[in-house]
Amino acid sequence: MGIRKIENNNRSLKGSIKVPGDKSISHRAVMFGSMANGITEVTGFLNGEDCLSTIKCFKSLGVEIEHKGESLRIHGKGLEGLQEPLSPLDVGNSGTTARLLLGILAGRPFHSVLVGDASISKRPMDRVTIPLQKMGAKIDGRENGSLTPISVRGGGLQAITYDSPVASAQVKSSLILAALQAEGTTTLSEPFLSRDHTERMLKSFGASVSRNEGQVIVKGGQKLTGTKVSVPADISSAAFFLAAAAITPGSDITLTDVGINSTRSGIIDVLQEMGANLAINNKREENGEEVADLHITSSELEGITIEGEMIPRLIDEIPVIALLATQAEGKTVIKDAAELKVKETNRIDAVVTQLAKLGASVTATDDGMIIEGKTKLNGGPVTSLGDHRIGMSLAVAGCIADSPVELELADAISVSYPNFFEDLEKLRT
Ligand SMILES: O=C(O)C1=C[C@@H](OP(=O)(O)O)[C@@H](O)[C@H](O)C1
Ligand SMILES: C=C(OP(=O)(O)O)C(=O)O
Repeated sequence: MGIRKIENNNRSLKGSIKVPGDKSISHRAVMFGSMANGITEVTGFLNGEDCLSTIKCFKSLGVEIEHKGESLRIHGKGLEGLQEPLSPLDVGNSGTTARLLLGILAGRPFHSVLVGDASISKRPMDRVTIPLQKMGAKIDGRENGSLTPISVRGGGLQAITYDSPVASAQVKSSLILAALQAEGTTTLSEPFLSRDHTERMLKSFGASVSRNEGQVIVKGGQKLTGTKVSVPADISSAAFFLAAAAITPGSDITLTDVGINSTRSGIIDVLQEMGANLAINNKREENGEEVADLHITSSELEGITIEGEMIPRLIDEIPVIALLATQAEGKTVIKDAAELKVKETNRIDAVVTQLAKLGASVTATDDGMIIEGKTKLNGGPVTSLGDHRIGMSLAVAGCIADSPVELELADAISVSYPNFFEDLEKLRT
């Protein structure tokens, strides 16, 4: 794909689509199905590069996984069925794979090595390796076990009480997966509630994780049993089209079957607070996750402040929210989002440098950014910097820019949304 040109041509977005399956839920379905006893059937699986990395890792651990289109059949043989891998486990670009897998490997009585791409090799793993070491896992890696490649010799874990300094579902999930294999009861807490797909999905695999005033409590020694998982459409992918429709005149679209779990739905709240005409229709529950159809039309937007407990509810949507803010009247302030610095790229720098090239007024702060609107955007060369969410945000900018946006490193988008450009074309009339 390389460079991709996105032209405005006064096209609006119209019609209805279902975006691909949720990335967080797809990863977990493969992992829990591989840890479980019996067959797990997954439908609506996301065929993004990140989730394919997860499948590859579990195949290397000896799990039989049949994969046809968006369906998986996982032949779980329980935790004891996981085998020592013969070569390093490659997580590619996926932080979720790396951190959750470390939690699983910490409990397994064998040696394994985890590697990833250039972006992964810069992302902090000590947020999980430190508490996993406290539980008794033998872990080493670059910089005292904080960077990949990381080696693990697991087993013999003891429960801990751990207060995570970051609101991170990857940290919480990694420790829950280790705690299931530990002796005793583990208690976890985090500064704000992060996405809770792990807690919800474990229930359908027959494990109980309880919550008490913000603490997650996990009893060791629980076994998982294979089940059926239907993956909702990914709200983080839907966000790009919600934003595109909101800022492109004459737009009117529906995105169906979107997962709207309240720990993920910050983008809906933010769009509504900014003044977008966004309706949530046909709300229902499927597989322990809330799902709905989202209808949005082009809207007059106003700047707002986004901070605190809202941040983990929309952390991956901040790049596209920054773009939305360039089209809103007044100032948008994003605070408490220093976590953006340790994603696939430093997303504060990435957003500021790339949107500035298009004529936006965006200033970086220590823990977020300030965007002044409303600005006309121009086209020209920009780059995803190898980060899928930066790439898709810039592609959406191309829908409203005065001249074509030429997006370099556009292929990074396949990490979470391989058919993004096809779906964007389908919606643009
Ligand atoms: O648990 C998950 O599936 C994810 C958690 C978030 O990361 P953190 O846990 O680092 O906040 C998010 O940014 C990532 O895209 C997926
Ligand atoms: C941060 C992301 O993913 P991960 O941490 O799994 O690489 C993302 O998808 O935006």
